[in-house]
Amino acid sequence: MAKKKTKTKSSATTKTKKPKFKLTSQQKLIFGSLLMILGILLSIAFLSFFFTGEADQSTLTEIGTREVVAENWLNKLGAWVSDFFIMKGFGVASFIFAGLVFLSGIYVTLDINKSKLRSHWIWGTLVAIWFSIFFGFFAHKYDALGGTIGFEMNTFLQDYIGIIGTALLLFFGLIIYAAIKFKLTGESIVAFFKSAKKEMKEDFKSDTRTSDTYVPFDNDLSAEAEDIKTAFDLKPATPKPPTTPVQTKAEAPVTVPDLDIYVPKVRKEPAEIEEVAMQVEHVAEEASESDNLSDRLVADFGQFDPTLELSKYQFPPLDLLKKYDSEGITIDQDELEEKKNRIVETLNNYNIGISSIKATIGPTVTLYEIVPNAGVRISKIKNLEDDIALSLAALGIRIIAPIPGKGTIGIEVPNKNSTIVSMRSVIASQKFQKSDMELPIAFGKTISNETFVVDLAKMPHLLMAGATGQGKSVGLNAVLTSLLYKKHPAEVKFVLVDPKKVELTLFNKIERHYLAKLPDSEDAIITDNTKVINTLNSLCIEMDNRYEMLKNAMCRNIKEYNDKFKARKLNPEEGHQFLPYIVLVVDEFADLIMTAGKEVETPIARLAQLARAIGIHLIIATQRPSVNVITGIIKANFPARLAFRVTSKIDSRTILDNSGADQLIGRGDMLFTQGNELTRIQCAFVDTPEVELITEYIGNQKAYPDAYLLPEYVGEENGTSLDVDISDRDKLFREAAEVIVTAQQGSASLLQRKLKLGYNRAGRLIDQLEAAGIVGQFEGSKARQVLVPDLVALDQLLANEIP
Ligand SMILES: Nc1ncnc2c1ncn2[C@@H]1O[C@H](COP(=O)(O)OP(=O)(O)OP(=O)(O)O)[C@@H](O)[C@H]1O
Repeated sequence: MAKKKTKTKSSATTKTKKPKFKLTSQQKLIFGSLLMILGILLSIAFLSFFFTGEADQSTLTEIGTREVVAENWLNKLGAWVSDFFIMKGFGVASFIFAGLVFLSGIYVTLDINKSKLRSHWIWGTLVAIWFSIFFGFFAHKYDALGGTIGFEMNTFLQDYIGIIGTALLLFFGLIIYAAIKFKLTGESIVAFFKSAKKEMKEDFKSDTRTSDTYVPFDNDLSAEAEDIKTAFDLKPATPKPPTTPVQTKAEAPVTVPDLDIYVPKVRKEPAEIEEVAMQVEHVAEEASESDNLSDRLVADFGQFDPTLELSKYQFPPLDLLKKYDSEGITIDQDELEEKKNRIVETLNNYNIGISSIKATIGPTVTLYEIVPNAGVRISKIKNLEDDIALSLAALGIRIIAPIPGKGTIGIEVPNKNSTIVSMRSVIASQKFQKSDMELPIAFGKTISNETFVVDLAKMPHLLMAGATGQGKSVGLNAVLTSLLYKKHPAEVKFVLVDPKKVELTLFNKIERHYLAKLPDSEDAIITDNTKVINTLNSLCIEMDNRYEMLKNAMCRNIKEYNDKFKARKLNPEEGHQFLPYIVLVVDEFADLIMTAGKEVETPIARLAQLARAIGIHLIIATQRPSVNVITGIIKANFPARLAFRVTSKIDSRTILDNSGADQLIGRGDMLFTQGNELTRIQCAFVDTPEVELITEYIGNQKAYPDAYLLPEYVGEENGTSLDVDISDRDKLFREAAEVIVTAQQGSASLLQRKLKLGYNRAGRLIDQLEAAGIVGQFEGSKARQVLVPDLVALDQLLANEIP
């Protein structure tokens, strides 16, 4: 069954990609010239037919015999083909087909728009049929003119509509052709005749006029006939008219009628311009000019496909996710009625009348929407939260007063029997499957039982908080599972930080598919807090690099950049590459802040502020949403927050800027906000065995040679300032040296633990110990070698040092 599903899934994914049959430029040249030659050969054979056709009649039946020689210029094959096309086919009109084949060759060679070629073929065939029917009239004299088709069709038509009908039908065909091909209209025909008539008239006039009397006036006035006319109209006594008779006295009376002839000539002009405007047509040709390198590359190789390296990768099938018995909402009418009565009663006790009440049943809670009587203060109801909880004997009552955009007051009451929202149901939902989001996440179901899908790329970072055991880890798994079901390994990479060491280990199996890591680290999942700093700083470098790439490509965000890269507009030789999204997941952020403090806060804040455009998104989870963990700067950059149940109202305010998370009922019940209103969601449940199956399924498939490598970050641990002055040594230098020598292990984290130091100070101490020759050089992920065997030797070494 599982296999079956896999197949359907894969076929679904392949279906979306259209199979492309594309010729390379060389193949186009070869195929195109073949067609051109074929066109020429056909023309030669057809032409030859008119001279040799009769003589070749006898050879047609013996085409298979080698000895027989035909007279056609292309011998037997030419004789046969031309007989087939001309005698048995369309007659003289067969030349059109030879021309079309030749034209097709040109189109293929030069890669010109194929739709035009199609139209040439359609029109060419119609014209050939028209001509063969037309020549069919003369079949009794020259049967080769119209061919068998022309003759048969002509006689067929004549049998039904007679010779006149057939001729008119052909004429009608001619009109259709002219109307469509040459955009002929009734007006244009009339205009044509009018202008022809006009010209004839004018020619006639100019011929009758004596040229020497007319020319001087024409020269004077033709430049601006209109101006002159108005000048005459407005000022008949202007000095001009008297001057004309002075110049040419005899001709003066002729001028007035002449002007009248000119005016309509000027008016005629727009009608002529209209006719010309009909012919604007060949603009499409310009496309070949913009035929730049990227277009040609796309035409030859198609768009760049980032998934090509793992083209056989199969997305995990739905069957790997479990179905639960307690899925699906059951309506307990008695429970609903009872709770409604209690709410109405309690409110009545406080003199709050209700005009209507409505219930919406969700997976874990039911929302009762009430409309209070006029004049009731909303704050009064809000204050009754605890009283209603008491009367319903239920935990986790939440009052939303008023429900934004609805004009009602909501009271959320937990159901007696909550239903599990399975990961399977949300992943299978159309909303998720059909979403075209960049990084879709199916969190679970809302109170109205709708699947809740959001785009991580739009959030752009997510802060998660919740007391222990309330469903944080399940929530994180739901996020990662959603992405695994929707994104190809080439499109997204995870950086996982898991100080608890057990929550995210399952994802180790997909290291070479989906994880990113530092070049020198062995494990992709970071469990050591000290390494987090390097990773975060490395991500900052990656961010800066990506910004540089975006700048060079003149793109504003990763989507534009990747689209441009796919369209082959960016040259990989100039350092451009397809950029996958990077999702950084940090579990137990509080623990990280405790051990590394400012050192992690700064890169996290930088990433949170700047990384959205270049596709690095942060998901940070913490048990303790106190203000020293979720500082102002972090809060400001995480508009999307997700709260599972927390223990106090203060915690709820810290995470959501609102109370409510303390009223949740746990087990995946959560509140989500993206900066505006809160949405109550039941988180989808994905159990560890399910995650294991998914990661195993992916892990067993062909992978990249290594995890996605982040840029190298040379941290302070690598000790660059070795010439540390003895007088500048840390106060704890000697103690540190003793710790290292006793443990025979040169690591900064050991010093951190034993001497309760911050990471920076421990790193500096290690540098000083290296300078003093107590520990060896930095060796990547391995601890440094200790060069002093015991405390006695250490004493000696330090005593011999020159102050
Ligand atoms: N969405 C859910 N639906 C049903 N049950 C859930 C859901 N989420 C969590 N649970 C239940 O709550 C238990 C604890 O969840 P989870 O391990 O995610 O808590 P947590 O907040 O990560 O705790 P910790 O911080 O201690 O790791 C789960 O084992 C499961 O039984």
